[in-house]
Amino acid sequence: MWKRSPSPEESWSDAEGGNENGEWPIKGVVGEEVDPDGTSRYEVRWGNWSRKDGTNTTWQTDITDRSDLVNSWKKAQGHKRNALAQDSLDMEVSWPDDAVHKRFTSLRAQAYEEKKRKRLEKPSAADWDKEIELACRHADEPDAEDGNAASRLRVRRGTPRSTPSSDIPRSSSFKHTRGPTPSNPPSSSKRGASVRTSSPSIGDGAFRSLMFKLSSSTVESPTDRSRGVKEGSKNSIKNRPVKPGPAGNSKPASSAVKGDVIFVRNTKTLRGRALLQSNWNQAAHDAGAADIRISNEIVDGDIEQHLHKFKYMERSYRFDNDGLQSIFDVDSGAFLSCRCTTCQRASQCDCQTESEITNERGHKLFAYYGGLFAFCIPQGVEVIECNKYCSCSSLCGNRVAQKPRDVPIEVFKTKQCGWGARCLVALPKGKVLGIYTGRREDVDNLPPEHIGYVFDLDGTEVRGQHNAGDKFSVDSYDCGNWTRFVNHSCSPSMKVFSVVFDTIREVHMPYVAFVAARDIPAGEELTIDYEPSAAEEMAESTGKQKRKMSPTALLCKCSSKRCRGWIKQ
Ligand SMILES: C[S@@+](CC[C@H](N)C(=O)[O-])C[C@H]1O[C@@H](n2cnc3c(N)ncnc32)[C@H](O)[C@@H]1O
Repeated sequence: MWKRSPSPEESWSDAEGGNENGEWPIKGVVGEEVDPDGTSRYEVRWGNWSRKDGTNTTWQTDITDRSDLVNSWKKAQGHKRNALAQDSLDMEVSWPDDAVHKRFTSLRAQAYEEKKRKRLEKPSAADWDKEIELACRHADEPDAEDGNAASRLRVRRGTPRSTPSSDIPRSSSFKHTRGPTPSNPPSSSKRGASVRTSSPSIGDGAFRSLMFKLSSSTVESPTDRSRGVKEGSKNSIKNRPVKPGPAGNSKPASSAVKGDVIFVRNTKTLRGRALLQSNWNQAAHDAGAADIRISNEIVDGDIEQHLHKFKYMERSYRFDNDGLQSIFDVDSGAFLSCRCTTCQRASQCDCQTESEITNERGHKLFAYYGGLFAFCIPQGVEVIECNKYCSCSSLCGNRVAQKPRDVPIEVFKTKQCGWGARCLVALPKGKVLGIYTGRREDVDNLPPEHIGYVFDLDGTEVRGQHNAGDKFSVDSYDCGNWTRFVNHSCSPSMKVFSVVFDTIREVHMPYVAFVAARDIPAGEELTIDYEPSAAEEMAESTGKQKRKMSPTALLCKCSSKRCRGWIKQ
């Protein structure tokens, strides 16, 4: 039985969406239909139109949320164009807000519970500890570029074959092949690959030639891998039937067959910093990202013991709590997805229907222009990028932070602040450089040494103080990427913003993205302000009020002219 929605509370003009001016030129009516099993279905009827053949038609759609409503409205508009006459224009319109949203939320909650239950039944994979053990084996030894010859073999097949994988000798790094990590869906790694070819500006040509001069000779680049180039050799071995042998032995193994492309890396045994760099590079390349380098020009010991245990994760998170992981994995139905071919204008992209950020003329604002962050979104407001359910391609202007890093980064030893990070090429203002990764968790009860490495989710670093709303944070003390080495400066070169692309906003687990706040010359240290609110307070203060120093404050060594003297710790 279809019931017209009782007591209209909200009119279309208040609802989000509609045309560019926020208007709803075709009016509709929302009603409720109760199925025989007692469940409610919501439906919108957009009015009746007379067809050319004299018959009448009604455009009506089931709705579960506002995105359905917007899509339905668009279809109704097309319907109107194809009809001769239209009546029922004066129908009262309402949105049974609470009811629809309650139903939507409860369905989603049910799905989460189900997923959580399933995950908790499975044992969690803790096998990367074995890798730590391997990496630590040489941790105390000095860097050694020579030693026993060891070979790494990588076999890539054109078509899947049934050869048992145990036939092929593998080092521990084979666990991290180019497949997606659990939190990176397969589509995202695919997207990454196509993005690479499509954004030559900074990422590919110029930078790659530079990188090969800078990189350790043991690093295999994704470009070379895809070309089938053997490291250290000028000859391509693509499609040449080379048979692999066990590590450290040039004798061919029996499992390789004609047509296999085999990459033989006759590298020397790596130790210390070189080993760490090689492992990090492997992880970065596997995520489709550019090189990562580690350098220490300050002779002050080399790599600290705990860094050898650091797991480099360019774009993925670690979830120790399976419940949290299941919250992050949102069901497809909960995503707002667009039907654009390229999302050039926020006002036309369905993903932006929830955006409340408008300019003085009331037009919705877009976070990015020309692939760069436009700094028009207020601090703390999340950017919603297109997601895997959107119809637009990887070239879409609303896919920026989700693309793999295409500039080389060096983690280097600073004079004053331990390790820091810098980019080896010049960066334009607005260049998005990466996302803060690590362990997603509830920050309570963290060991004290972790505190300096925790970001809360509104993009403000947590330094020993947690608000009730900061439930989930990212801790990068023992896993994460280069952003974990970014030091504080009172005149920072980067800013952070929150961005969502592989989950929904309601989950409250956005990524924290790092963006160049101004043009940055190659080699300048990349820094952020750990406490941007203090900078704002300082700018607003008359100079008479003294900033109250936190008891756990850390002496700031940023050497900026505008240094505030200390950082909250
Ligand atoms: C996110 S970590 C940055 C990486 C760190 N330098 C390292 O070697 O691991 C934050 C820590 O770096 C140090 N640090 C960062 N910026 C600093 C600054 N401007 N002055 C003093 N210490 C700083 C502090 O010890 C802080 O807790």
